[in-house]
Amino acid sequence: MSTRSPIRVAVTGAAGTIGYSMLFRIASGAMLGADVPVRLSLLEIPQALRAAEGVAMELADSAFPLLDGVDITDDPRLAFEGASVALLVGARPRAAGMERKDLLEVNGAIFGPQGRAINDVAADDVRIAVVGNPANTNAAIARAHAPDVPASRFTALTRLDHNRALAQLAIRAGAPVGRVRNVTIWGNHSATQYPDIFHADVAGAPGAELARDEAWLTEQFIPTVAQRGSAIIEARGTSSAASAANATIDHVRDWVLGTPEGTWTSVALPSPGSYGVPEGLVSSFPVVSRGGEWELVEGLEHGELSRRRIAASVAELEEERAAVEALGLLPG
Ligand SMILES: NC(=O)c1ccc[n+]([C@@H]2O[C@H](COP(=O)([O-])OP(=O)(O)OC[C@H]3O[C@@H](n4cnc5c(N)ncnc54)[C@H](O)[C@@H]3O)[C@@H](O)[C@H]2O)c1
Ligand SMILES: O=C(O)C[C@H](O)C(=O)O
Repeated sequence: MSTRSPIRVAVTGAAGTIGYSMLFRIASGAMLGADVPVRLSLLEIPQALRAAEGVAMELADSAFPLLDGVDITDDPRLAFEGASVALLVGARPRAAGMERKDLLEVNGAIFGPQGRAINDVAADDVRIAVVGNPANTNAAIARAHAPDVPASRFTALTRLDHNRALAQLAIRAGAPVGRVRNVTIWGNHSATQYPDIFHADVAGAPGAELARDEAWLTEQFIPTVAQRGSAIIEARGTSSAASAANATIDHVRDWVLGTPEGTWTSVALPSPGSYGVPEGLVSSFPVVSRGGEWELVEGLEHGELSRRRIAASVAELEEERAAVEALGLLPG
């Protein structure tokens, strides 16, 4: 049995599909480490509290040695009290034919009050990962309501896109996915995202070499990665869940425990102004994690195609920011 104090992990939308795929792995130690006890705090809307109780019963029945306990509430201020990790999943998923930004108004309203509650009651070391769509802009909304929390603690998930890009490159190279590294997702978690292979290592070959086949790059690889969420909705009838839960666990694990040497990953975070992305816009970048902090990989050079695609996704993020301002979702 571990003698460490439990880490409090808050999960919103805990009775939803992603929540169900995620909680058992968090409780098993897959996210924070095999010797780190966790206390789970489940936030749900009142109508879903009974379902959350059912999930808590199953968590108990799993007899996880690292699980210190489970609390359930519909009050964000109770849910985030003392939380060191806050996974903001609870939001409506899109249906077929919708873009993620069609969810801005309905979901955006969730993230201001949650940001405020995190600001007021979470632990000093709180790390936030926003999964609910449109994830980048929801993270920006939450962050804007949490002036006392360092901006760098607010992130949005682009790890799922990153993992999708690794998988597609492995298929292309006929190599195991473990031999592909250093792709980057730039911009928004949306159809405009730019999965960049120019600096990747694909089973020992430079990604730039694969990119010479521009027809494959622009007509197959990029759209396959960027449209994968829609392809899954079309095939499953509902949006990705287990792979999203898995990516969230990868995101937090790397943030807390560090990225493997020589490898970077992709995270959407408030831009410090790097790579021409306006300061504060929550945009995806290449990052490594050291000592529990994300550090941007600086100095990557971009050709014309990359510059154009990053600019297009950043322009979409600016439009989303203008839309949430117009909806009154940012503090005055
Ligand atoms: N960023 C990504 O890579 C990624 C990947 C997959 C899905 N998503 C998004 O994640 C979100 C959740 O997806 P899902 O499949 O779990 O949906 P779901 O409908 O199965 O579950 C959502 C849950 O959130 C709860 N909820 C709604 N409003 C809430 C609030 N204010 N506070 C707490 N809980 C609330 C609902 O009651 C429900 O149980 C969606 O917005 C989806 O689009 C993002
Ligand atoms: O595509 C969606 O709406 C769900 C999620 O963002 C995904 O990328 O699978």
